Amino acid sequence: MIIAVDGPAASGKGTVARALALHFMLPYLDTGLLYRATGLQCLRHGGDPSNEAEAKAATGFSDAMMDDLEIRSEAASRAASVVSAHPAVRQALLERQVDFATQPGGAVLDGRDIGTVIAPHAEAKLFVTASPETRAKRRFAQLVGEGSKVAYDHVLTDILARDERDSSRSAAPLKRADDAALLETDDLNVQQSIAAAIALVGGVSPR
Ligand SMILES: Nc1ncnc2c1ncn2[C@@H]1O[C@H](COP(=O)(O)OP(=O)(O)O)[C@@H](O)[C@H]1O
Ligand SMILES: Nc1ccn([C@@H]2O[C@H](COP(=O)(O)OP(=O)(O)O)[C@@H](O)[C@H]2O)c(=O)n1
Repeated sequence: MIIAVDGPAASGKGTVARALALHFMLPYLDTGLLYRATGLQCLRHGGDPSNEAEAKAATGFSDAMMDDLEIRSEAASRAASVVSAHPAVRQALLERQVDFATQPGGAVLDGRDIGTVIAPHAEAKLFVTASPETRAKRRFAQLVGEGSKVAYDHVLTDILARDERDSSRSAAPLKRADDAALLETDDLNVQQSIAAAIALVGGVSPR
C-alpha cells in the first residue's frame, strides 16, 4: 500500500506519516528533506536558490546532508521553498521519490505533491492541515526545544511566506488532491491526530 501525506509547513504531516509507517510497517520518506538538502547545499556553495541552474546543480548533494542538523534551520527552510519552485529541481528529485513510492510492498511519503504528482495512484491519501497560527506555534515550540533562538512573529511570517510560495508556484503546487482525505489538526493533539490518520487509512479499500 502507498500512503501519500501532504500538507503545509508544520501541519503535523511528518508526525502522522511516521506513525502511519510504524503502524502499517512500511518504509517512510520525508521528501521535504530532499528540497532542504538542495537548498542548504546551494547556500553552502555560495549559490543563489532563486537561480534555477545553481539550484539544480545543488540536487547532487550527498546523503550525509540529510542528517545535517542545519537542515531544519529557518535559512534551510526558506532556501528549500525557493529551490522547490524550479521545474528543473523538481524533475531532478522526481525519480528518487517515485522509486521509493513504488517499491514492492508499498511506502509512506510526506511532502507537498505526493498525492498529486509523485504517487497519484496511492491507495491512501491524506491532506493534513491547521491554521497558520497553530502551525507557527508548533514550529516555534519545536525550534525553541531544539535550542534555536527565534521569535514567534518571525516563524509565523516565514510560514505564511512559504505557504504563499508553495501554493502559487506553477510546478507541482501545494494542493489537496481531489481524492485526499482532509485531516484538520487544530483541535487535535499528537495522539488524536495519529489515531484519526490511522482510522482514515484503515478505512480505505484497496485499489
Ligand atoms: N496534532 C498536533 N498537536 C500538537 N503538536 C503537534 C501535532 N502534530 C505535530 N505536532 C508538533 O508540531 C511540530 C511540527 O510537526 P511535524 O510533524 O514536524 O510537521 P510537518 O512535517 O508538517 O512540518 C512537531 O514538534 C510536532 O511534535
Ligand atoms: N514534496 C515536497 C516537499 C517539500 N517541498 C518544499 O520543501 C520545503 C520544506 O519542506 P518540509 O516538508 O521539510 O517543510 P515543513 O513542512 O516540515 O516545514 C517546503 O516549503 C516546500 O517548498 C516541496 O516543494 N515538495
